[in-house]
Amino acid sequence: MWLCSPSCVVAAGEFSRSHLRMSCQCSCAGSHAATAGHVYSRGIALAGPSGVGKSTIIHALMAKYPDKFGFSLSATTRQPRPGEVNGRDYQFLNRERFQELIAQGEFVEHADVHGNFYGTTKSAVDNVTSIGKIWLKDIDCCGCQQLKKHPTFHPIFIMVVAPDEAELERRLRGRGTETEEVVQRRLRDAIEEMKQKDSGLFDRVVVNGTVEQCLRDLEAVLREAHLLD
Ligand SMILES: Nc1ncnc2c1ncn2[C@@H]1O[C@H](COP(=O)(O)OP(=O)(O)OP(=O)(O)O)[C@@H](O)[C@H]1O
Repeated sequence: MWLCSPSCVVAAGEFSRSHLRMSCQCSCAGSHAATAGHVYSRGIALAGPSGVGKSTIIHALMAKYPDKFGFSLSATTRQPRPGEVNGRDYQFLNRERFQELIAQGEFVEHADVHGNFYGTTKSAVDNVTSIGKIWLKDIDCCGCQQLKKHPTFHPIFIMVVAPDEAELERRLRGRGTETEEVVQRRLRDAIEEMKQKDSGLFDRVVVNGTVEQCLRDLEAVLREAHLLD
């Protein structure tokens, strides 16, 4: 069982020094490693098991603050699903191009998930920060671990969890986009991912009970991290 407290926001440790630096708008010259003059520290990495509602929460946050946050598109080698659009849902790349970009050091994090590559490129983050917005993206635990070690990217790491396992299963099935085999695999993976909840990887854990409550809790976390007024 991995039930969370219904109190919705579970402190997962103090904000790291990098988040304290967030509020300085990078006036702390030198404490961020310089990469072509870019400042990447104002970002939000949202993790959590498949089906927990990461995309739903991201959409809700971006709809409420369209000028504040920008989604950093992931790149992937998996085939587009019906209705998915290149450049809107993902940057769809073939394996050769993806591997080329890995070799060029373009990915800040990437992983091979069940035979498909997924990752975040520097330019996907640039596209958001260059227009003055805070970058935001959903990411798996492995990606968070890589990002955490990155010299210039210092997002706040937030894990989204479901109120309980049965609800997660309901959401995964309710979405109707996965086969039974995939649902079973994602549920097994969810148990593993939940072990990361208290590992120190995450700055905060929020429970997605209702979208409204989760959004309120997320807003509180972002205010505390000076990412929201
Ligand atoms: N608070 C909620 N209450 C009820 N249903 C929800 C809630 N949040 C999301 N859902 C539903 O759960 C399903 C999964 O949500 P979503 O696609 O946002 O999950 P996800 O974490 O982004 O999944 P993945 O990692 O697989 O992309 C969707 O059908 C969505 O409408």
